[in-house]
Amino acid sequence: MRIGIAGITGRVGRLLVEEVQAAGAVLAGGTTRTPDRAEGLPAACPLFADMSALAEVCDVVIDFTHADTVVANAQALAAKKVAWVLGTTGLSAQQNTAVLKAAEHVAVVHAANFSPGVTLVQRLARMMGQALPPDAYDAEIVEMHHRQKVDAPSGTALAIGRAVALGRGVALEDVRESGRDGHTGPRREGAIGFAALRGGQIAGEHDVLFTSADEQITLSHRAFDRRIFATGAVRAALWVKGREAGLYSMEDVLGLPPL
Ligand SMILES: NC(=O)C1=CN([C@@H]2O[C@H](COP(=O)(O)OP(=O)(O)OC[C@H]3O[C@@H](n4cnc5c(N)ncnc54)[C@H](OP(=O)(O)O)[C@@H]3O)[C@@H](O)[C@H]2O)C=CC1
Ligand SMILES: O=C(O)C1=N[C@H](C(=O)O)C[C@H](O)C1
Repeated sequence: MRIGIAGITGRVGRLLVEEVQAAGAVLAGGTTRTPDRAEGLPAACPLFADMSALAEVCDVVIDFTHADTVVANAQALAAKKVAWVLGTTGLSAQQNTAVLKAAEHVAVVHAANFSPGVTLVQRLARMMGQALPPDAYDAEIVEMHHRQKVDAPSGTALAIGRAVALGRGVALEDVRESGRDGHTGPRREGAIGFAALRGGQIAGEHDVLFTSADEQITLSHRAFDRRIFATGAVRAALWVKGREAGLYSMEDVLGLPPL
């Protein structure tokens, strides 16, 4: 099984190199715009400037890069019929549409967070959204990440928010309150709030709080090391090889029954 890594010089990309090799798969190559940053990568690993060239030598590409690459990567992988494990966050509506279009041609596993723990938190958040009435329980999501992170709120926070919204039978876009500052007025009933903190080298922390007049229930997830994302993504790559075209989630990879 030949796995390629888009964003191979990145924080997650470099861990993916180790995890692909630990899984006994072939490290087929990686993409980089800056080959001079490739120090420390295996000398035998081919480096390519773009996804089309990488796709030629792969069965599956694992992609942890930047939202700006998503449209071109989607088109390249669909054209070459190569499966895609996509971890990049901060996607616009147009970039999400490109992912869906690619999934008409190839198998795509798309997750804002490849850790098994967050996959379960999303499920629990959905169940809590369903069980706790929005006029009584205020849902707020707090996340903290390292100082280099470029998108906010995190993809995971938004995925958890979407799960709560799904449980409540509403669209997140209709109830989202992000980045409160200044004279915001009171909290809207049924709002799902987001707060994003940045600092140090925190790999990823997410809390979902449901607060009523009488009690508070909190779901917490802490990633102690970002390797958890790399091991999850490699697990997804091994799982997705040979699958039919379609959009898959980490729930599918873990084999969780539908809710
Ligand atoms: N789903 C999940 O479980 C997780 C998702 N993520 C997400 O994965 C993505 C990458 O995270 P991380 O590894 O920390 O980021 P890094 O910035 O460390 O790595 C991203 C790599 O992508 C490459 N790249 C290609 N195109 C661009 C571009 N237009 N702008 C910036 N970089 C580009 C860069 O390599 P070069 O310069 O060599 O081309 C860079 O090294 C983020 O969106 C992050 O939120 C992160 C952790 C877990
Ligand atoms: O950029 C990161 O580091 C992370 N990004 C993902 C996100 O935006 O949710 C997942 C994880 O929290 C780490």
